[in-house]
Amino acid sequence: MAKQTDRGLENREIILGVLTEVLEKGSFVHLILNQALYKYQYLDKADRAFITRVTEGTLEYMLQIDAVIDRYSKTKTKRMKPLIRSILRMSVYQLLYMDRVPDSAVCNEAVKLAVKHKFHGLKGFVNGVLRTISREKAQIAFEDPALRYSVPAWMYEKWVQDWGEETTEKIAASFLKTRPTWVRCNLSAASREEILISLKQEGAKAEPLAGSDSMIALSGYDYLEGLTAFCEGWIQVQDISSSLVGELAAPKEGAYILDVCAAPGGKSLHLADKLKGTGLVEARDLTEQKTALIEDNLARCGLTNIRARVWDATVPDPQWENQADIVIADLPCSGMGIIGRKPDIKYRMTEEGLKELEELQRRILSVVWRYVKPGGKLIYSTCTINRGENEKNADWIRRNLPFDPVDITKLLPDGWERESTASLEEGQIQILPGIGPWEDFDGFFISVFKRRI
Ligand SMILES: C[S@@+](CC[C@H](N)C(=O)[O-])C[C@H]1O[C@@H](n2cnc3c(N)ncnc32)[C@H](O)[C@@H]1O
Repeated sequence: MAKQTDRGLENREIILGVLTEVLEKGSFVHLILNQALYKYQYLDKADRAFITRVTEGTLEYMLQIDAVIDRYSKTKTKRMKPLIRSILRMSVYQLLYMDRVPDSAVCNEAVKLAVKHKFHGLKGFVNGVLRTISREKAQIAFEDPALRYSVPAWMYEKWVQDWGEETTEKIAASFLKTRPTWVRCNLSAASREEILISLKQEGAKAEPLAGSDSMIALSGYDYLEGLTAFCEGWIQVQDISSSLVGELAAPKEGAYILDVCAAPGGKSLHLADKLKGTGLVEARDLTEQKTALIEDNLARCGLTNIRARVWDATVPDPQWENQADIVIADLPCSGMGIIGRKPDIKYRMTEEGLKELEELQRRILSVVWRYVKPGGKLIYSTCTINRGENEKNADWIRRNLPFDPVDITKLLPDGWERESTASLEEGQIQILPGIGPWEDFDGFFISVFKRRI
């Protein structure tokens, strides 16, 4: 019994450490959480799942959680000591959203954490706020949809302007749902059937996606590095939406492909796999640190027709002019389509940031189009649902560069064409999470162009 209680505190200490890094020091949650899970490999699967859920859940619901704390605490969250604020946030998440942890245990562990970090004087405060919320929680409701789905007000308003109220509510709700991890099979390394067998033998739940030859929904595993299929490079984590770039690029064997913003390499690896050892993919990114992520994936997957290179995409490279059969411009973006996986995006992005990204994308596009050879393809994509980036910049390409849109209607799985808000004949698809066939997918935008001869 004593041992269990100790572990409860240890788990919460790890969560507190991750939240402090993310919320007070600006680190990315997926990186810090992965590092922590790697470091604490010796913990039980259940403990690790608890750490993941509470960390992610606290970030997913943080705006709502803060509103609840502010309702019941005299000291508002903005004025609290950062550590106490994090303890309260992660504890309120457990009180409101995790039935399996008794409220009294949540309150006790929070008090112990505060004491452990030498905040003896705030023991009563932490206990009082949490016990009040535990008592009052059945009464708590949110009229304001932005708060109900824990989205910053300006962002929610922007989505309403872009997509209308009903669709926005579906998008916002879908970001709070648990989704499987989608992985793409490297078919040059193993068949999907072999990979499914390996995953299931190691206890993971693996469901092939109907209508695709390479995608699998993966869940119920402890950590990726513990799976043979991952270590051997047979699978690559990639959302279905993102894998659609490779499908729409449809490279012919022997093609020369330049991916100008490639890290960590999801699309480049997919394209190299499709080339079946022929041709070449050059996968570029801005810094050594970023290309190192691509190199890691290359080493694991063992593909030989791909190389990584540091290059700033805003700087012209005369050597590649008119050389590429396909240029992939999967550009830095506001990331508002992947909030379901990276909830901290909600707190980082600003309205000014959106404008800067729209402009950066145009700056990159105005350089990289020259690498496409006449008759070749330019694919501009983002993992966002912001019309100001996506459709506006695709229209900018059409009006300013020597490219024509490629009709992608026939290239999509059945049913997808009904849901796209962008025009498929104009070479564009906007995937909205939570809508129609895209229930479990990331939000994504892809536009396909062909260079005039
Ligand atoms: C959306 S991510 C790319 C994801 C990648 N295509 C994949 O599928 O794994 C955008 C990338 O652009 C890179 N980036 C940002 N500014 C850049 C620049 N000026 N030149 C090259 N890469 C840049 C970022 O480092 C980031 O890795």
